[in-house]
Amino acid sequence: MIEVSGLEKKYGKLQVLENIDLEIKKGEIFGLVGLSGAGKSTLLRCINGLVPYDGGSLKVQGIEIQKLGKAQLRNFRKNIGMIFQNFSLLERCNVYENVAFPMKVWKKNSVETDEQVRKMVRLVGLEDKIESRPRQLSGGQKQRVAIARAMVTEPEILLCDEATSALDPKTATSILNLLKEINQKMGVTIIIVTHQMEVVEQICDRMALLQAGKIILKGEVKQLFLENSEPLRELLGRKLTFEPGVFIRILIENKSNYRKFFYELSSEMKIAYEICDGGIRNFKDGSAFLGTLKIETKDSDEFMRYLKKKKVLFEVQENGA
Ligand SMILES: Nc1ncnc2c1ncn2[C@@H]1O[C@H](COP(=O)(O)OP(=O)(O)OP(=O)(O)O)[C@@H](O)[C@H]1O
Repeated sequence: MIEVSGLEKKYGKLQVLENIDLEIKKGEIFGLVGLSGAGKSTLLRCINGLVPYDGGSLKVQGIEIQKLGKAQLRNFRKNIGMIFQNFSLLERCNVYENVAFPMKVWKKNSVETDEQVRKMVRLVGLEDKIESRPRQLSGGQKQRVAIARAMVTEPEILLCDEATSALDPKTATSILNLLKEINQKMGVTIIIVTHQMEVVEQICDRMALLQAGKIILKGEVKQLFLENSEPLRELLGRKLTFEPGVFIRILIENKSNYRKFFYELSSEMKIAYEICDGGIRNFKDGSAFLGTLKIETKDSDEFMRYLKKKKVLFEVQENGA
């Protein structure tokens, strides 16, 4: 659906994006993660044609964005919805009018507009607020209005720029669940820009980690959490501990299985192990136990054979938890 190769972007002398290669598949939720200034928003703006790029290729549904003329670009944007951290609602308009706004811009007739607006307001659970103005709404409700507005023309792509960063954790989770629901019900491809790994963990299928304009890590979210490589650890603020022993990171899908695993491990294996970190994590497709076990070096081969037998996903950490 979106193919990026060798993408370059400069602001004056500042190289903001460097040799970006990325493929985002239809219907997936993709996370673009990185610290402030990494180039995430710039990449998002290149994708919807708001910012021109200096080199490489960026194709959306096979169309090279840079080659589009003004009118074509306008038409192309019809197919892309966007939501922001600050909601960007029209303060003088009520919920209905805010959601109806894109339908007016695209000159849809009033019957279709009314039908679509009510459908979207229902989907985001704000029927009882349809006449309210933004100042009468909570942050979470405002973001729901913004989502309804972005989706009212039923675009195939939804771009979310730090959409949950201004919300408390509980409200943020409810917005992420709504995005997940919309992704499943409407099949929309979602790209989420965030500096929060917990957002990616809860909702994304795959992710790319940007640092100073370069992609330094990309792949399937669960696999990357399992590998726990240095760039990810750095972003999560985790430090290595240098101790003797082998550190093995394991991922056991489905909450109920992990108790069984530890029960059997204790009864079937006569080896000492230490759980350095671990807990239940909620990934997009369900919960899983993710943690790091420390094993004595002499037992590690036997332990890995055991993990393979039990079909537990694992990765050996270089040294540390
Ligand atoms: N219009 C612009 N003109 C000049 N420099 C810009 C412009 N927009 C962004 N930049 C610079 O490009 C770099 C990347 O910015 P960008 O907003 O893409 O990063 P980001 O990862 O989205 O960061 P944040 O999370 O803080 O928004 C920054 O150094 C920023 O100052």
